[in-house]
Amino acid sequence: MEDIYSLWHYLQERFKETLSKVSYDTWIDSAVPIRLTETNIIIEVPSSLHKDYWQNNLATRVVEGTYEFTNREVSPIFMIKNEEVKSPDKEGTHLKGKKPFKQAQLNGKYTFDTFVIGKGNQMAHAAALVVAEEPGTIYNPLFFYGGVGLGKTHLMHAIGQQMIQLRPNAKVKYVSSETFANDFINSIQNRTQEQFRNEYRSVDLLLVDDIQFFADKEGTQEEFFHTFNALYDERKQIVLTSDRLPNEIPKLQERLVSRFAWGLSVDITPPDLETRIAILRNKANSEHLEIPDDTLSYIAGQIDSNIRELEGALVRVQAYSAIQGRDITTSLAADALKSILPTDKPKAVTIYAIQQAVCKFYQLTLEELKGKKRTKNIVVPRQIAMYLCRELTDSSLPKIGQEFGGKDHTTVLHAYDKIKTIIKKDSALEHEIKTITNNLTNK
Ligand SMILES: Nc1ncnc2c1ncn2[C@@H]1O[C@H](COP(=O)(O)OP(=O)(O)OP(=O)(O)O)[C@@H](O)[C@H]1O
Repeated sequence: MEDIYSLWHYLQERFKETLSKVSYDTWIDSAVPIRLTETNIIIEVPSSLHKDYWQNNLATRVVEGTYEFTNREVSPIFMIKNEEVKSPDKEGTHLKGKKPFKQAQLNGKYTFDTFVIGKGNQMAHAAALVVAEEPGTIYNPLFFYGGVGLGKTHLMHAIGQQMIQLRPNAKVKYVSSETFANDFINSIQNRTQEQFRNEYRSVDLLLVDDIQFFADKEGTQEEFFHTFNALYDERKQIVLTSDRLPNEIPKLQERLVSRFAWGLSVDITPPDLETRIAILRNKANSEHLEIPDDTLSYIAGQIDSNIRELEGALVRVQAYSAIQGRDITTSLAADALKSILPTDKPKAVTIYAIQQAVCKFYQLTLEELKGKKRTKNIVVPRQIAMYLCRELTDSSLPKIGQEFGGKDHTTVLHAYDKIKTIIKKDSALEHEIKTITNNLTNK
């Protein structure tokens, strides 16, 4: 069979003749040939956007070019690049005769080198570095909390990779809280609990992402409590992330909340404009994109709360420029982002949306929220929901009352006044309400 690299070289030359430089750099340079079989050529591309483009615009030329080169008809398969790289540690894969649990999956792109430091994440970055260099001693556990897409996962992976670099034999495990829960449940079903425990309790660094999803999972919390203790007693490092502080996670056992507070909790807040520009510049450089400074500032000025979306905007601008065959300028960026940027009109928030958001945050059902039960864990969220309805919608007090299971308007007014008074003194509650409001208005 022909050598795929010679074929790829042939295809590249063919594309060079027909595509503009920016198109070539965007689509062809980022693709990697993986395998040539009797019937297929497998090509790896970096994102779903690239895959669509290849399928719609370039696939036929791959078929033609391959035919010219090999005299065979093959159909192309485009695979999205799996960004995850395995940690060098392989110990767990040799457990005798037993199916191993998933090993540390660290994203090679999420390192300290690629992390831009700014006001909102300075402290988190510093703590992460300390933990990578001095695991298990100073800040244990290290707990990152903050909004969506602000770099918590990135820092976790960076810690893992830095630790492996400093101590190549270190055993690092990164999991989402859902993976932990699933591994645990599977271990019960398959009667492999001992293996599960060995796997989780023998690591030097355990990274668990998004532990707010432990809420409501009693059994998993129980198991995690023991995992935590075993690691902590052995002075192994534990790093956790969540979208909020441990004591704000509903139904998280008190003993876990108190253990999480043993170490250091650091929040990550949205980046300021300078940091956002620096993140974009870094990203543009690593993708070898030429983008004028004023265009980077323009993009960074449009998206201010979520770095994942900021990166998405850059990919969009890049693709738009390639499709249009135009250089990246501010006006091109404005065209490219038109459809994803919020319009000036504020998004209408409805009573129903508020009820949903409050239920989600406090892990209640809609029936409980709208019902008559007067236990504290329901009454306060109910009053918060009523407060938010008054603050964020134009609805009248009777209308709000009606939407809460037919309550009187004086009940709504009482709830509103009560919450308004409490938040002046109770900053934790104020923070919770802010988080719910952000969830409602940012998405
Ligand atoms: N300071 C930074 N420098 C460079 N890139 C960053 C930075 N912060 C975040 N990013 C990038 O933004 C994207 C989102 O970050 P990440 O996935 O770590 O967010 P997160 O806080 O874990 O979000 P979630 O709550 O959704 O899990 C990633 O691609 C990450 O590399």
